[in-house]
Amino acid sequence: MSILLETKGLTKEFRGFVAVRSVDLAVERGAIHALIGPNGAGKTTVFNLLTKFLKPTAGRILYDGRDVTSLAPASIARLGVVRSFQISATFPQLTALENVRIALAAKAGGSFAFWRSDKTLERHNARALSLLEDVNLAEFADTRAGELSYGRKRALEIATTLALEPDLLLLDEPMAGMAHEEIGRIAALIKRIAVGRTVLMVEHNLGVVADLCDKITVLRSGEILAEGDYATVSKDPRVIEAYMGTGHA
Ligand SMILES: Nc1ncnc2c1ncn2[C@@H]1O[C@H](COP(=O)(O)OP(=O)(O)OP(=O)(O)O)[C@@H](O)[C@H]1O
Repeated sequence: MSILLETKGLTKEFRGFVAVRSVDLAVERGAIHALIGPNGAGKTTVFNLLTKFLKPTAGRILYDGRDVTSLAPASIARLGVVRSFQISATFPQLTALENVRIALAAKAGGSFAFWRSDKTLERHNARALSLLEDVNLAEFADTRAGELSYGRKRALEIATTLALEPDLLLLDEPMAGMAHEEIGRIAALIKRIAVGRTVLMVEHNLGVVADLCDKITVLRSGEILAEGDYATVSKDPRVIEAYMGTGHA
């Protein structure tokens, strides 16, 4: 497998406080890779650096072999790096289908007035429905987003993210706030949509990524503590210690 995304010595300081320290991350093409760690480990900061919301204090980011360290957020998104929450502002008054159609129309380009027109939106009906099928929401196509259950809202966010055709899909705690049964469902969904793409997800809990991820990077205090598959990482005494008492291992 080749490496799609790589960071070298990635570091972020906030007024002298080092939130991310010299992180070397390598995300393989086609993999589902999790970045996990306890509160304050630096996971969100790494995501913000990758999507260019933050500028690194030091280090480099390579995407598909290209140095993207100084690219703007819009440029990295155009290269196919899409973060779920960036478009997760689904419109609660619109139906699930309408939400996905808007994402498709936005991806296709043109002005806001143009892609809001009925004619443009109808062109996207078939694709929107197929994306809803991908996330098991076809039967809720005509339900308003605001009326969907929490888990289904997250699935809709994923559908609208997929409309942007990401090569690298960044998922920010996709299982957060979910009940146990929903976690299994969303994990199965992530597995299915990961076919033909690369997924990097931030997760708080190690347990929920056990059957899902090919590789896990554990962060603590801004540094990589351990890395490997679930079997390796979950047995690592440093990881057990980092999670001890938090109830999240
Ligand atoms: N803009 C900022 N200014 C100052 N400190 C910050 C800023 N953003 C994050 N930090 C600090 O950096 C550290 C890492 O935060 P970050 O949000 O990346 O951790 P996290 O692993 O995502 O945690 P959580 O699971 O709680 O979301 C924390 O100590 C946080 O207080």
